[in-house]
Amino acid sequence: MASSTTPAAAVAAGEKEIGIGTRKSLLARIQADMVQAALQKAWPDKKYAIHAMSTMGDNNQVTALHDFNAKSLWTHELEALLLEGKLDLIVHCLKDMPTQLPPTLSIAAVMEREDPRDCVIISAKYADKGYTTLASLPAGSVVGTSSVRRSAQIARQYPELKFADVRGNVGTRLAKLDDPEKPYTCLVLAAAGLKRLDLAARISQYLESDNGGVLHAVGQGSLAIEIRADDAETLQLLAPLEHVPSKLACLAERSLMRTLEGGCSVPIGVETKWTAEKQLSMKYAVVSIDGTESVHGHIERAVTTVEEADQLGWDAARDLVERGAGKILEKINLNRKLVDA
Ligand SMILES: NCc1[nH]cc(CCC(=O)O)c1CC(=O)O
Repeated sequence: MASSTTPAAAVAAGEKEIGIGTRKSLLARIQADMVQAALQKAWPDKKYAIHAMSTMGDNNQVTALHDFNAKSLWTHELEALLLEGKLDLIVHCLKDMPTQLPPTLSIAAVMEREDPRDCVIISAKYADKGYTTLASLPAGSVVGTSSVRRSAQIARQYPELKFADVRGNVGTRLAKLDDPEKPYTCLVLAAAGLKRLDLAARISQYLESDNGGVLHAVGQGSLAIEIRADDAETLQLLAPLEHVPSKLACLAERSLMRTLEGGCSVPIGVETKWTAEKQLSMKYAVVSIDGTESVHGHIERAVTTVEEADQLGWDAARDLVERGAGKILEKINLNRKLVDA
């Protein structure tokens, strides 16, 4: 475990540092720095220390991911340290968190959401030829993604495209994209990660319901801060970091996911937007792996409370199931692989 700051003076003075846990990737470090900066702004007199550690998911790039519970892969070791009191909070991409936490842990704050969309990055070779969008790519072009949600939705719109797995953190994936030995024509990644890494210049298309027909992952673009459920002190420290519209939109998305999944992650696409003050619009879709079958829906209504956000997600799940999503999900569960890498 490496500490980025060693505020020796504070330790000498007997003042307790607030331990911020994160993963070791550059993106994870940047996100932890953002949280530390926000805390420092809210509570300038407190001392903070970031502890970055590699997780089972980072260490194991080879083993088939369906052998693990895909979500807890990224969180297990950090949560153990949190529960032991060696950390006070963990910074997560909300997208990577399971929809149900153990009763000893809780999400203390959801911060203001970065761009939730997926986006297309074209390999240097194809970018030079002027290709910018999925629609423009020649038949047989290879989209690098390990996410069933992404490949299924893209296959539905662009059946002539092919797909290849690509693993590793964002930097590793971009290096593979530009490696002439590798097959990728483009990658599809979360815009949020690229923007935080200051790599937005590489984005050539933002995918949306009306641009490429791709809905984003549940929670994508949001940072969530996890604490011990009984830690009232840290909960209070994090209150200024909470962004209520982001939290409510993400809770609605996670309620949809939780209602549908029955313990497993399922490839659901969503697109939530605040259309007017306190009006939440949510589009949602479940698509079969090969893109040939899909069920889509849309709900828009006033949401001002956590209960209303949960209810919206629950109603969206019921709508999907009533219109046949269960049959698609059953087939996916028989052929399970990583849903959102
Ligand atoms: N599965 C990895 C992961 N988890 C969160 C993000 C993006 C950042 C975010 O959603 O906040 C990414 C990378 C990606 O999907 O491109």
